[in-house]
This record gives sequence, structure tokens and C-alpha cells, in this order.
Amino acid sequence: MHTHDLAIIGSGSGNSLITPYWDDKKVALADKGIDATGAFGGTCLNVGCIPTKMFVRPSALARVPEEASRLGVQLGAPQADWPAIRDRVFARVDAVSAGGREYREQLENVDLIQEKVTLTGKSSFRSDSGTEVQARQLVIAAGSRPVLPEIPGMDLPQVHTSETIMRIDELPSRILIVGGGYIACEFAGVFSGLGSEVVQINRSSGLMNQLDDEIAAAYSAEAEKNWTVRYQRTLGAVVPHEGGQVTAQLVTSDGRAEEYQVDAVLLAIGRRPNSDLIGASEAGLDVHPDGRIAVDQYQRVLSEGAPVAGLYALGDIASEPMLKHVANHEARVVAHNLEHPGDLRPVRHEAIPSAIFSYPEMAQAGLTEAQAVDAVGAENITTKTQRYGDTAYGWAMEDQYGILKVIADRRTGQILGVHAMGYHSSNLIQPIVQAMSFGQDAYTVARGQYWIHPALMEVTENALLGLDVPVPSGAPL
Ligand SMILES: Cc1cc2nc3c(=O)[nH]c(=O)nc-3n(C[C@H](O)[C@H](O)[C@H](O)COP(=O)(O)OP(=O)(O)OC[C@H]3O[C@@H](n4cnc5c(N)ncnc54)[C@H](O)[C@@H]3O)c2cc1C
Ligand SMILES: NC(=O)c1ccc[n+]([C@@H]2O[C@H](COP(=O)([O-])OP(=O)(O)OC[C@H]3O[C@@H](n4cnc5c(N)ncnc54)[C@H](O)[C@@H]3O)[C@@H](O)[C@H]2O)c1
Repeated sequence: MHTHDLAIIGSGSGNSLITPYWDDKKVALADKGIDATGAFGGTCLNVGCIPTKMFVRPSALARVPEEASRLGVQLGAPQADWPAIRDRVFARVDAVSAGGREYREQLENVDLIQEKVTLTGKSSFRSDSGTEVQARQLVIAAGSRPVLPEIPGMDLPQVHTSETIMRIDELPSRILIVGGGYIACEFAGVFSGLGSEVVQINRSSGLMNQLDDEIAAAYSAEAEKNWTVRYQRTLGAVVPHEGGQVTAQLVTSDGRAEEYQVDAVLLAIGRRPNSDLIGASEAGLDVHPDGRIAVDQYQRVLSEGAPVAGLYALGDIASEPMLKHVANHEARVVAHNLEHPGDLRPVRHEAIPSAIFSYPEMAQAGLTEAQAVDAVGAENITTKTQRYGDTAYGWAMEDQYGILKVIADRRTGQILGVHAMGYHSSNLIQPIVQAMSFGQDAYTVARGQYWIHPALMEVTENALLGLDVPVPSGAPL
């Protein structure tokens, strides 16, 4: 058997590891394709970040007439052309995916194995059809997949995950969305904006409970105004109904039965790492109880607590935050470490931001208020929640609900967390993510730069200025 210099499982973030350094070396890249479509290039491109946000934008535009009428401008009733939106999204996405596959196929230094593979050791794997690969260095970037409940009806064509829902033929008149996290809330925003009647159920009370309590409560209240939200319910079964619909049979936390007739059901109750699909435990790799492969700060895989030389894992299969920008950072670090085994660089997992592109949009980085209290004590934190509506641009927007909250250590001015809900909140938090990343104190960030007046970013400035933090000596005015 020929020994490859590098082997990679997963063509999502793993694909970016094949830098020019490997041009004169032999690389094996294995990917079975996205389950629903066989697509090359992983989750973000094909069924994740990119297509979802390409649906978020038209959905947001469909809400504009309502907002405009509050500001005295009457626009026509929105009409969403679902097939046109869908075809535009996937014309772009599918072409990028196909182009990526073709590029890899024609490279002489890369053997593309388009099959499911299973580890046969700590530096080798075998494909389902029997292709064996042995490599000097191996990277596992095999991602995660949607969790499905083990209940009747999951194979009905009306039952979807995020992998299939964006390719359906027609906009559903009525859709049931199961879950209260990132995916459920983003799709609830998309479908309600485009005109579907959305019923969202969650097992617990409230939506986006992983966020800061104040944001989760504010978002839940907004979602309840914008579509139907029902808490403390789980899906018990889905059964066929007349007219192409299905009946979703729910169970409430106090044991009552409830039914909804809908055109589609979207399951969004979490994702699990694919460590089982590649046989990680069987190959002797350490696997966390939630299915993540254990790695050290250099992303080297651990076996019985010790790093395995030349074996790395990155992205959703190894990291707690399942986010593309985290997987990308880890891929850059792993790319360096593969090329410089004598000069390993660690990953940086501080101040990781994320945004939930729902309606309204949410964004966060760092500690929630509850976590900050645990970390430094309630007496040592200061918080400020700035309403968009109390800034000049917020007046221009006639904003009703936008908030941005900053949490800092009142002794030092160190920023501990930022949490926001509202228009472009994913952009508004970025200066604070930058300050947290570079260790700048809240006062210096607020006063050490000009903020354009009267831009929406004054929300961020005012939140920082509202904190009770020390003014460093000689601080800018
Ligand atoms: C609907 C949705 C929306 C999202 N939106 C965002 C967002 O807005 N922002 C954000 O930061 N993140 C978002 N994410 C998360 C983001 O997509 C993931 O964190 C990221 O794509 C993970 O990349 P990865 O390289 O770890 O895995 P992937 O890109 O999933 O790549 C893994 C690859 O490994 C292959 N594979 C798995 N097992 C095997 C095997 N045994 N043999 C061969 N091949 C195998 C798979 O086919 C897949 O192609 C979203 C996710 C979803 C589902
Ligand atoms: N914008 C983004 O960055 C983005 C977008 C989509 C997905 N993602 C990533 O993908 C991951 C997976 O997303 P997700 O939304 O599937 O998971 P999640 O962990 O965000 O949310 C899962 C939700 O399902 C609920 N739930 C769990 N079991 C249930 C059941 N049996 N019945 C009803 N509800 C149940 C949970 O209470 C929770 O609200 C996210 O954690 C995130 O890291 C990121």
C-alpha cells in the first residue's frame, strides 16, 4: 500500500488544508458527500451557513412593507416566489460545490475518495469499497449531522432536517418547526417572513435558552409576536393526513396530546459529531460523552489522554462551538502544525462570537451575565443594556425592540461579554469582540476612537459608555 504524506477525512473545512506546501507531496481526501445530496464541500457551503443566509435575506425583504408602513411609506404586499429563491440559491451553491470537486479530481497530487471511510488505526482508514489509505499525517474533519428523534413517521417525505428543507418544491402554507436553538429559530424567521404559517415547538420554556437570559427572554417575546410558539412540547409521531399534509402528534410536558396538520415538519433538535461514523472509539481515540473527539490545544487527537503525533481533528467533530469561523480558525492552525511539526501553534478559543440570523437577529460573544457572576462575583460586574430605540439611528428606524448588552468587570473595565438582539446585531457586536480579543478595557474602546454620528453603531458606543468602569489615567477624552 502506498503511504500518503497527508490524508484528510472531510471536504468542508478539511479541504482548505491542501495548501501549496503539498503540491509536490501525495494527499488523500475522503468525503462521502452530504447525505441528502452527495454534495462535495461540507455543511457550510451546501446545507448550512451559506444557503440559509441566502434565504434569510429575501425573507427579511418580505418584511420591509410592514416596517415601511410604520415610517409612513406604503409598499405593495410582498409575494415570495419560492422556486425562484431556491433556484437562485442553489444555482450558486451547487456550482461552487461542483467546481470544488472537479478541481480536486484533476489535481495530480490529490487522491479524492468519494466514499464513506472508517479508521483502521491512528494513521489509516478504509473506504466502504475497500480502498486502504495509510498516511504520515491524518486530519479528521468529518463534521456533524442532525439528530433525529426515534419516533414514527421520520421517513415521511414531509419530514425534513436542515439538509433537505431548503430544496422543497413549494413554500409550505403551514410548517411545524421542532426545536428552540439556532437552526429552528433561523428557519422560523425565514418561513414566517416568506409567508408560511409557522408553529415552533420547544421542549423547554423559552427559545434560544443558551443565550444570556435577558436576550433569550426578549427574543422569545418577539418570536411569540411573529409566529406561533408553543413550549414544553415534544414531537411524538408524524402520520400522513389528507391532501398531502401530515399530522404532527405532540405530547405536552404534562402528558396531554396535541395535533397540528401541516405541510412540512422541520426537525432542528441539535447536531451530533460524526465520530461514530468514522469509528473513532474503535480506533482507540478519546471521545467525549457528547461524541466530540478529544484534542489538545494544538488540535492533536488524544488517545488515553496523550496526543497522537501526526493525528489532528478539527471543526464540528472536535469542537464545542459548532461554528464555521471556529472550524476555519482550527483549520488554519492545523495547516500550520502539519507543515511545522517542530513548531506547533495552539488554537485560540477566547471571545468566539456567533450570530443567530433569525427575526430579530441575535449575536453574542463571551460570558452571559449568569456566567460572569459565577466567574467574578455579582459585586464585581457592571452591565449596560442599550436600547437601539434610545439612539438617533434607532429613532430613524422607529426601532421597537433592539438591545445591546455589555458585561464588564467593574474593577478593571475588562469586557466579559456582549449580547444583542436587533437589526444587524451581528455587525454591532464586532468592535466589542475586537476589544475582547485584544484586551482593551471598556472605557478606552468607547473613548479611544471616533464613532460615526448618527450611525447605528452608536448603540455599541453608548452601551460601553453606560458601564460603571474605571477611567484609566490619561485616557482619551
Ligand atoms: C442549517 C445550518 C446553518 C448554519 N449556519 C451557520 C452560520 O451562519 N454561521 C456559522 O458559523 N456556522 C453555521 N453552521 C455551522 C457550520 O456549518 C459548521 O460548524 C461547519 O460547517 C462545520 O465544518 P466541518 O468542516 O467541521 O464539517 P463539515 O463541513 O460538515 O464537513 C464534514 C465532511 O465530512 C464528511 N464525512 C463525514 N463522515 C465521513 C466518513 N465517515 N467518510 C467520509 N466522509 C465523511 C461529510 O460528508 C462532510 O462533507 C450552520 C450549520 C447548519 C446545519
Ligand atoms: N448562525 C449560526 O451560527 C448557526 C446556525 C445554525 C446552526 N448552527 C450550529 O449548529 C448547531 C446545531 O443547531 P441546532 O439548532 O440543531 O441545535 P441547538 O443545540 O442550537 O438547539 C437544539 C434545540 O432543540 C431543542 N430540543 C432538543 N431535543 C428536543 C426534542 N426532543 N423536542 C423538542 N425540542 C428539542 C433544545 O431545547 C434546543 O432548543 C448549533 O448549536 C450551532 O452551533 C449555527
